[in-house]
Amino acid sequence: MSKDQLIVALDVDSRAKALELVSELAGHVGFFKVGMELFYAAGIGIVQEIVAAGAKVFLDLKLHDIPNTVGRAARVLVRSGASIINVHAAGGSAMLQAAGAAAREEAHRLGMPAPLVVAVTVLTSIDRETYQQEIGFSGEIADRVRAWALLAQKSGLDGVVCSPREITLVRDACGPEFKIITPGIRPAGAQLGDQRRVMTPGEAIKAGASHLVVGRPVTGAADRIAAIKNILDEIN
Ligand SMILES: O=c1ccn([C@@H]2O[C@H](COP(=O)(O)O)[C@@H](O)[C@H]2O)c(=O)[nH]1
Repeated sequence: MSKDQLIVALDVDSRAKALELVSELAGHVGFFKVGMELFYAAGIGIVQEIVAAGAKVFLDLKLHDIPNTVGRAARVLVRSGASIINVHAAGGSAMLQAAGAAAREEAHRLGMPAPLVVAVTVLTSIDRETYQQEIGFSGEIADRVRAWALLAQKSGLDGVVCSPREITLVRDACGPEFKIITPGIRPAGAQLGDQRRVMTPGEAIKAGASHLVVGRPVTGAADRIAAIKNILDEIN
């Protein structure tokens, strides 16, 4: 497993806390995730700062709006220097295409590498009961994830975010080059919290994940470096 395959989620509410985590963990992990909490607290500048510090950023804002709005927002996010940005698969092909095209065009215009644009499928916090009875979807989560992964691929996107439970079916449906980014990673014995469809880091890599996203099992650990080493040991 390469250093870039493990992405640590910086789910904190200030620039200072985020940069403290980056400087503590940077020697052990090369990729960080900026999600809604940190982005709303610190703005796009935090992405630029982490990139300037030499790390990669997955900017996890899950864009979901009409195609024009998502395309325009994607252009702005590309300017942050993030290596991965994402949109909701539920927005449909026009929205997915708009995001991918805008990201590629803006990166080309700026002479920088285009970020991977990936589609979020069914959140890892959702179980079968919530999916069917509360949200009102029929059928199985696995079938929806497969369908959205194929839609994302057909729309020109680079991959998906899904739970580790769906890695194998997405890999089979979309092939070896398609990126599969999986949160819902829990080392053996770790608390689930709100996650429902989980696997251990070793299981997820074995199943074919491109990247693992891990938050609380690392950032909430008493010894964060040891937590990262344990994850890498389990995988290797
Ligand atoms: O389906 C999804 C999509 C995104 N996430 C994000 O990943 C991390 C997971 O953090 P943990 O602390 O390891 O649970 C978090 O930032 C989520 O917003 C997800 O969990 N599931």
